[in-house]
Amino acid sequence: MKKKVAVLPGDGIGQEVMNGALDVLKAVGDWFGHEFEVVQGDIGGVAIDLHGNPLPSETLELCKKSDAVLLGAVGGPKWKDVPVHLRPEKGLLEIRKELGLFANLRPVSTFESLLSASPLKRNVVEDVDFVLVRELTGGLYFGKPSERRGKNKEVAVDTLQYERSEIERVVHKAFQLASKRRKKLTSVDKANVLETSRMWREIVDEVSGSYPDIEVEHLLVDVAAMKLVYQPKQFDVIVTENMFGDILSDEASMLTGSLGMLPSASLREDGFGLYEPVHGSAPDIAGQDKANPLAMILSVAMMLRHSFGLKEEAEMIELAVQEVLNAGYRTGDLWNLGNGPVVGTKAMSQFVVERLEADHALSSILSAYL
Ligand SMILES: NC(=O)c1ccc[n+]([C@@H]2O[C@H](COP(=O)([O-])OP(=O)(O)OC[C@H]3O[C@@H](n4cnc5c(N)ncnc54)[C@H](O)[C@@H]3O)[C@@H](O)[C@H]2O)c1
Ligand SMILES: CC(C)[C@H](C(=O)O)[C@@H](O)C(=O)O
Ligand SMILES: [Mg+2]
Repeated sequence: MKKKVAVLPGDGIGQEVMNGALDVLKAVGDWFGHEFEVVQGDIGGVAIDLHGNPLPSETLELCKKSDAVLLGAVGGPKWKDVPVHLRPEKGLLEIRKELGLFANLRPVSTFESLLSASPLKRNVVEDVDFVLVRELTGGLYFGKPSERRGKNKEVAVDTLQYERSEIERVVHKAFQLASKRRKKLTSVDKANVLETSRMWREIVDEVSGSYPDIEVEHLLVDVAAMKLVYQPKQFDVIVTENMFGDILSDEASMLTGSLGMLPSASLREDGFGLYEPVHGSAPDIAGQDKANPLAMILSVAMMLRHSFGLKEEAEMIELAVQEVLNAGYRTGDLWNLGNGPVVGTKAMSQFVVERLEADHALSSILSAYL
């Protein structure tokens, strides 16, 4: 298979975690005979510095001409005083919108060997396995007007708006996903207060008519936040609007032990996708070889599965990550209760590549004898 991948490392730890992910992609490509052409582009703060724009047109064109996009992270204190419409984060919002990536899948599965890294009790976090589907191109992030008003600009306005079609398409996506899983959908809203949430809830009920075998549950976002840490095992697929999904996914990351463990896929109908970790540019540890690269590496696995249909290759990466964790290796974010050595970003990525190599060699030997 031959594919072109646009690679946008971005800011802070973005470049560091991307390096490891690209090593993993290359290793998988070499062993399975795929040619992944990697073309780098600028986004976020680095693009502001180089082009005066957080999403230069060259970057967007590169993504449009590619088969998938890998993105590290954007933002950092260096750009804190840049006007809001030119901030690094604006480049991220724009690329999602321009590419039409309305469905953001954030899988949350706990790893047996990391259960003690979670601040929650073992019996709460073991066997947790759900996908949070976050609406990604609408809602408060994109509502107009969004502005400061008044003579002294002491009134600020952000608008929360959703169109029926925007809700329908992401809700369908979530039902389809639930159909392939444990057949339970939890829709999260704030229908006791917000008009957009009332419409969201109505649409979920309507769409559920097309998926009679899926159990549907509605939760208000405040109680959903509580249940995520109290009984996370009850969830299979969660669907929610943009802002709620942003907040709940960072909360959910701690079930796994770290924000550095959660990958994500931002998809549109035709299978095109942008893959990025849930975490940000982590300015507090940037440039120190301390970042956990596993969320970025697991995002590569999501790309292989969702955009390229390479299920076996994706599973090999996920298995290698699990084996490295089973062997006791931990980056600093996961070390709180670990008993193995603390390793840096580069070493952790290299361990995954080595595990992949060993697993590949073993499966080649086995297939020669079977
Ligand atoms: N997708 C993105 O590009 C994205 C996502 C979230 C935040 N951001 C941006 O990142 C910047 C920093 O935001 P923040 O500090 O609030 O959130 P953050 O996610 O960057 O970091 C939060 C905390 O988690 C830790 N952390 C995050 N990822 C880690 C990893 N891979 N390994 C180890 N530790 C990790 C950080 O060290 C920090 O203590 C902001 O400009 C924000 O807007 C970007
Ligand atoms: C950086 C920010 C705009 C972004 C978001 O809120 O979507 C991030 O927090 C995320 O979760 O991808
Ligand atoms: Mg976020």
